[in-house]
Amino acid sequence: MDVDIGNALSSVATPGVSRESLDRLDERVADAHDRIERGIEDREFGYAALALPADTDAAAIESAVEPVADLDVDAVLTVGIGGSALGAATVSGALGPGSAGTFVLDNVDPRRAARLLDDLPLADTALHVVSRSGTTAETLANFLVVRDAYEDEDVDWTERTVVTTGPDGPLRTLAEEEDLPALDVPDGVPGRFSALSTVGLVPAAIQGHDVEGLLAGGRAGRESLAGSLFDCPAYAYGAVSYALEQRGATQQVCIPYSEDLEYFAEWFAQLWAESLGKDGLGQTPIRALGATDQHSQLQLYRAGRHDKQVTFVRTREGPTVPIPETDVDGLSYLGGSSLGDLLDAEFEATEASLAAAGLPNVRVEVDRLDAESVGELLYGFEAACVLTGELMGVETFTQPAVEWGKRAARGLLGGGTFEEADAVAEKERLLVE
Ligand SMILES: O=P(O)(O)OC[C@H]1O[C@H](O)[C@H](O)[C@@H](O)[C@@H]1O
Repeated sequence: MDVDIGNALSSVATPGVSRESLDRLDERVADAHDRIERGIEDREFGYAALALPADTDAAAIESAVEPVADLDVDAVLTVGIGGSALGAATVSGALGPGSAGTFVLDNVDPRRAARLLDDLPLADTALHVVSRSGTTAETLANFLVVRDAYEDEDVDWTERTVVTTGPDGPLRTLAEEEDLPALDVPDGVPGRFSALSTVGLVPAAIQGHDVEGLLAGGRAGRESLAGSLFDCPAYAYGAVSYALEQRGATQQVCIPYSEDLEYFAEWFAQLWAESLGKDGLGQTPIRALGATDQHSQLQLYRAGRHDKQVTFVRTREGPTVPIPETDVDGLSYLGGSSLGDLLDAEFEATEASLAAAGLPNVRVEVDRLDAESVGELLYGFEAACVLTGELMGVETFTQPAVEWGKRAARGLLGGGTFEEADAVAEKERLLVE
């Protein structure tokens, strides 16, 4: 993974970072790097995520899912939410369907759930249910609904299901009762940092993707961590994002130029928001997609407030679809070129247009979307996030604000007494009808 921070320099952009500021910041990066290395070494809570490429056992995942993979299913449905769904969706989305299509049920929108269950060939669908806590209402409710749908079609769901969860909780109990293959979520790793573990890799294993390659990419990311932002792409990204946030870039637009990375932008949004949105600080992540969103959002990014950093994520190589020759007036320039060439040109033009308008932007590139590059990309952004959290001085690995809402919802549903639920009744109203 390479990171080009040239368009974030103050010689180009406002807000921007001067070379002198970066040199000063680099001393703090060195200290943060030492802290991160200690955390990784001791497998401290959160930091343990950056040890996953070495700690995750690809063979154990592959052998646990073997009975399900042997069924030669057409689809893999992941039931989970947040960090328990987005890593798997990102990995499988980036690598393509492999031997089976990827589906995710993370919301509890009844219309979507009903439509999905109507459309899926359940007899040929594997199910991966993931919840670290084993208690998340959305996940457990969706699981019960999906299980029921299998039973309605007389399909033995127990043969097709793999569970990934913590050491105890209702999901673990259920897996034991039904004798399902059950994998452990890794210790000390928050969900949003767990893509390179059982949590993110089970669907990929069922689909026949190169799980070991994904971890090898992660290990390459681990090896690239160094005590200077000028020697480490992940830290360059994290440090520049920190510096830009300090200077007013309070929004972070993640715009991959690849449909296969659409889930990556969602995964990034959770990583950035839950990890860094603390103490009145943090960049608000915005998900976009190139080239599509050039034709909807770019106006604002280029000509709106200078409160944004734009992050381009792209591959240097990709498949190419030739554009047929035509002699239609005004279109002939497209003929003989390819959709890939067009996408590249759109990307370069957009990057240049933002720089010309002085809007800070950063380019993150990998060679291609294969297992190694995807593993490296995920690892690189996680390391960047941890570094940014260190520089900001926030508690990167907790999410108390999310837990507040979860308790309020459980209280409302009669799942216990939680004082947070009272806030719902106390809502201020100023109704206009
Ligand atoms: O894995 P689970 O315990 O079901 O949690 C799923 C998700 O729940 C919450 O919303 C947390 O904020 C997320 O970080 C977590 O990934």
